[in-house]
Amino acid sequence: MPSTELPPPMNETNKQSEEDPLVFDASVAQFQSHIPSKFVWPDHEKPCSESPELPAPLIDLKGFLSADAWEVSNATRSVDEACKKHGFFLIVNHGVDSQLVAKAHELMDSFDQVGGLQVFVDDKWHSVTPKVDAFVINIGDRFMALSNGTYKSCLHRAVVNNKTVRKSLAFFLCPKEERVVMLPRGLVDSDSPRMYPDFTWPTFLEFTQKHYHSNARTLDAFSDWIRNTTN
Ligand SMILES: O=C(O)CCC(=O)C(=O)O
Ligand SMILES: [Fe+2]
Repeated sequence: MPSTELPPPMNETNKQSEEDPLVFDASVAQFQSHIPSKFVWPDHEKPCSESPELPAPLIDLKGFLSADAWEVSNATRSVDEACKKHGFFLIVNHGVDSQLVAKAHELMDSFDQVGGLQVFVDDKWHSVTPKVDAFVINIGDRFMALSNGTYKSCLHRAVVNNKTVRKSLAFFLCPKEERVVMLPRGLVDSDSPRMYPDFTWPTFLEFTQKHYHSNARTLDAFSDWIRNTTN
């Protein structure tokens, strides 16, 4: 379960009704001249210039990829620690072909290292500053469910302004749609009861796109929703 307090509710949008489903439809939204209020952060949640830096470790995967036992255990421990705290870390020497990365940069019109990524940890927003050649990795809600809540999936957002263009490349690693996320049996015992039901990606997507405005307790709310809809 996320250890954080909830960020303040976003307007009244956390309580979506069937009559007013929270749907973001890009084909409609792109023609609107104003951003619908339900997508605007309330004033008290608006980004401030002074967000502390998130202590996300920079992990060098060179040794890990060389399969050196000591390096592997070092990198594994760093990833494990970061995932237990907030689920964010940066990796360098990740093995992705540097020419491929250069090509991706080239294909974005003007690609600079963009800041603006913020993560809600310990009741406040933190910044994650990009580093040259590093990928920022974060685990998501499915991984949090898969680890029975041991690894944290933290609420995050990209902060933009009306002066500078912000572009970023994001990649999502997902199992096949029909695959059910099932908790490994070894992770549940009398001290650590099961926290989330098994589920598939389309079900989670339906919840986050149509029924709920993501916040720090999305996974808990989703679990309640599944239990209520299946009972
Ligand atoms: O643009 C970024 O920095 C992060 C994007 C992201 O977290 C996402 O697309 O889920
Ligand atoms: Fe994300």
